[in-house]
Amino acid sequence: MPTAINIETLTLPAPAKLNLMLHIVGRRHDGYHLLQTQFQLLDFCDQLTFRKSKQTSQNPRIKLTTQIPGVDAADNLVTRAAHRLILFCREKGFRQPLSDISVQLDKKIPMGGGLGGGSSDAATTLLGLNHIWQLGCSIDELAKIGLALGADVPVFVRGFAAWAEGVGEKLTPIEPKEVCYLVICPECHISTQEIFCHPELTRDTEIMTITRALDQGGHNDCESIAKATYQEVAQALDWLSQYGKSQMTGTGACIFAGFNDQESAEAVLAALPDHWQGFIAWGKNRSPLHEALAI
Ligand SMILES: C[C@](O)(CO)[C@H](O)COP(=O)(O)OP(=O)(O)OC[C@H]1O[C@@H](n2ccc(N)nc2=O)[C@H](O)[C@@H]1O
Ligand SMILES: Nc1ncnc2c1ncn2[C@@H]1O[C@H](COP(=O)(O)OP(=O)(O)OP(=O)(O)O)[C@@H](O)[C@H]1O
Repeated sequence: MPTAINIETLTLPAPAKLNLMLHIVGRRHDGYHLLQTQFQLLDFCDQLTFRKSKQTSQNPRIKLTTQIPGVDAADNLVTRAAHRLILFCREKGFRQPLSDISVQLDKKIPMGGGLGGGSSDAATTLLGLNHIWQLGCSIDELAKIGLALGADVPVFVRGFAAWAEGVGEKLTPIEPKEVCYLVICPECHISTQEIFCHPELTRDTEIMTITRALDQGGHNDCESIAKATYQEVAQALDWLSQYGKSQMTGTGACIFAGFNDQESAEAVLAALPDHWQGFIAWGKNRSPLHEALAI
C-alpha cells in the first residue's frame, strides 16, 4: 500500500456494477426490500481526484469541484460519504485535525441506470479519505457507514463480486466468469424508489440457496415493471436478445449481455441503433478501486 502521509493528490476509480440476477424475496418493516442478487463489478469507472489542502481543522471542509446536473453538491453522495466518515471518526474518539479536501468527480457511469455509480462514488470517497487521512477505519466499519448511505454501497466498499442477501449488505464472495459485456443505456433514467414502490412488483420470489443460484442463475424481478413503464427498456431488451441473453441491471434502465471476447461485443455495439448509448466493459471479480489501493 502506498504511504499516505505524503499524499497531496490521490486519483481513484469508482467502478460500475451489474446485477447478474435480482430476486425480491420479501420486505422489511421499514419498507426496504429483501433481495437475493449476484453482483459483478465492471472495469468501467467514474474517477475521483482528492486534493489535500494545507488547512487543517476538527471540522474539515469538503469541496466538490464538479457539479452534477440536478444534484446539489451537499446532496452528492461524495459529500455525504465524507461527512458521515468525519462524524464516525469523531464519535470513535479520533481527535486529530484533518486537512480540508477538494474532490474532482469525473462522471462516466450513467445516472439512474442501475449501474450503482452514486453508491460507488460514495465507497471510493470512504476508502480514499480513510487512506489520505490515515484514519485506520476497517473495511467492516466503512461498509457499515456505507450502508447508511445506500444499500449498494457495501459491495463497492468490500470490492469483490458477491452473492448478496438482506437489503444487499450480506455479502459472500463469488467468482462469476469475467466476460466482456455490452451495456446499453436507453434514453430514460429510472429512480430506484419508483420501481420499489410499484404496486405490481413481485416481492415473493422463492428463496434460493447460493449453490442453486450459482448453478442455475436467475432473473430480475424489476425487469417486467421497468419494461411495462418504459418502452425504451422493452425495446432495448428485445433488440439485444437477437445477440445473446439480454438482462436488465438493478432497477434499470441499463441492460446488458455478456460475450466471450471483446470483438463480438464490439460488433454488436457497432450495430446499436443511433438513439441508444452503449459501452463495452469487462466483468471484474476484484474491484479496480481495491487494485489501485493495493488492498
Ligand atoms: C436495486 C439495487 O441497485 C440492487 O443492487 C439496490 O438494491 C438499490 O440500492 P441503492 O440504489 O443503494 O438504494 P438506496 O439508495 O438504499 O434506496 C433507494 C430507495 O429504494 C428503495 N429500496 C432500496 C433498496 C432495497 N433493498 N429496498 C428498497 O426498497 C427504498 O425505497 C429507498 O428509499
Ligand atoms: N455522485 C453521484 N453520482 C450519481 N448520482 C448521485 C451522486 N450523488 C447523488 N446522486 C443521486 O443518486 C441518484 C442515483 O444515482 P445512481 O447513478 O447511483 O443510480 P443507479 O445507477 O440507478 O443506482 P442503483 O443501481 O444503486 O439503483 C441520482 O439520480 C442522483 O440524484
